Amino acid sequence: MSTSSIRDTTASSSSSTVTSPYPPIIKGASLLIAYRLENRPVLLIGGGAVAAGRLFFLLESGAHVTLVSPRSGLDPSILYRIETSNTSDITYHDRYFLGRSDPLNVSDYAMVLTAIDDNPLSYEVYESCRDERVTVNVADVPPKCDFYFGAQLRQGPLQIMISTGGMGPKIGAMVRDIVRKAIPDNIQEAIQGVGALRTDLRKRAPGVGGDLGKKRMEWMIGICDKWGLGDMAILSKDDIRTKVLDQGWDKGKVVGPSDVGVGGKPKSSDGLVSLLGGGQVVAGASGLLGGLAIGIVGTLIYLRHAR
Ligand SMILES: C[C@@]1(CC(=O)O)c2cc3[nH]c(cc4nc(cc5[nH]c(cc(n2)[C@H]1CCC(=O)O)[C@@](C)(CC(=O)O)[C@@H]5CCC(=O)O)C(CC(=O)O)=C4CCC(=O)O)c(CCC(=O)O)c3CC(=O)O
Ligand SMILES: NC(=O)C1=CN([C@@H]2O[C@H](COP(=O)(O)OP(=O)(O)OC[C@H]3O[C@@H](n4cnc5c(N)ncnc54)[C@H](O)[C@@H]3O)[C@@H](O)[C@H]2O)C=CC1
Repeated sequence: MSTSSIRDTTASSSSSTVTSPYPPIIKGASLLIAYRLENRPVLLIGGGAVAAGRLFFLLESGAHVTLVSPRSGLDPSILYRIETSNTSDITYHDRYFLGRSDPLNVSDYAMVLTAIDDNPLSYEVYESCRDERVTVNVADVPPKCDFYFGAQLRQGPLQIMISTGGMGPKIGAMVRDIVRKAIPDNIQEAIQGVGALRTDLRKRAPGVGGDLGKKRMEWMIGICDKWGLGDMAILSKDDIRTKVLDQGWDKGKVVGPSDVGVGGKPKSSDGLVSLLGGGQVVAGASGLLGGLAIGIVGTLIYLRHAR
């Protein structure tokens, strides 16, 4: 991965006077990762607007959510989810959470989230999670968060999260709206096309790692560059993928759309890339501003502290 693909060069050059082939380490960032929560138990405390956002994203990630909040204060979308979701997806307790004396124990959960209007209780939950080494987000106390949520955007398999490191969450949402407009319409199909090609390729050239793994990766990189986001959706078609593998992989060549008789759209490295300043869209960070980070790919967690 090149230096410029990791971090915006304007941001890094201003904070380092030493010339180095490697990016300088600028601390204060969070670790942007795509956290997998499928079938894992998560405790969500609170039932207002903030909890409603949390619940939506947790359900999309496939977590089993235990929600504790009195029915009287529930956001309408939460009521709707409780009534319509599978009982294994949401276990609902119509009551206040009692902190350390609560019958539910934070140590039984992979993650705990509080979104309550009770600051002292939020601290208590945080402390008990710390004691039990359970990852926690406390919506009203950023310094007590192991991770932050961010402004999110999801189009099928594409997932984007934007954070300002806690400084200006509304700005994150505004940047998200700019990014949304810059994403090509057929991005979902493009990802699905490439995903299908990767699967077919692995059937044709199975195995993990080694020289074959390197060869597969180099070939896939060449294919992505050659097809561009504008044409990749065509790879969803079975017959096209077969041609690409027969005429390309099997013969040690990187073939483009015209080689297999399709395409025609101008190759687009797309608006998103130009928006970000040139070829820097990766599952990582792009320091447009001091605290701004954009993570592309997976499920929304932004880890604050290593233990
Ligand atoms: C640290 C963090 C912890 C966390 O929640 O994980 C946090 C903390 C706090 N937010 C507060 C307020 C607001 N938050 C929003 C909106 C969002 N807040 C989100 C994330 C985060 N908020 C994390 C940092 C993210 C980052 O680094 O960028 C978003 C991105 C994602 C989400 O929450 O799902 C979501 C937009 C999603 C979308 O629109 O899609 C708005 C605007 C609005 O509601 O329209 C306001 C009012 C305007 C304002 O205050 O700026 C307050 C109360 C401050 C006070 O009392 O004055 C605190 C506590 C504090 O700062 O002390
Ligand atoms: N991180 C973020 O994005 C934002 C965070 N906040 C902060 O997050 C907190 C929650 O915000 P909102 O959802 O807007 O608040 P809200 O007041 O709409 O909802 C609070 C919810 O918590 C429930 N609750 C209170 N005590 C409880 C307890 N002991 N156990 C279980 N449930 C309990 C209430 O019944 C209600 O459903 C606030 O402290 C606010 O300052 C606010 C806006 C954005």
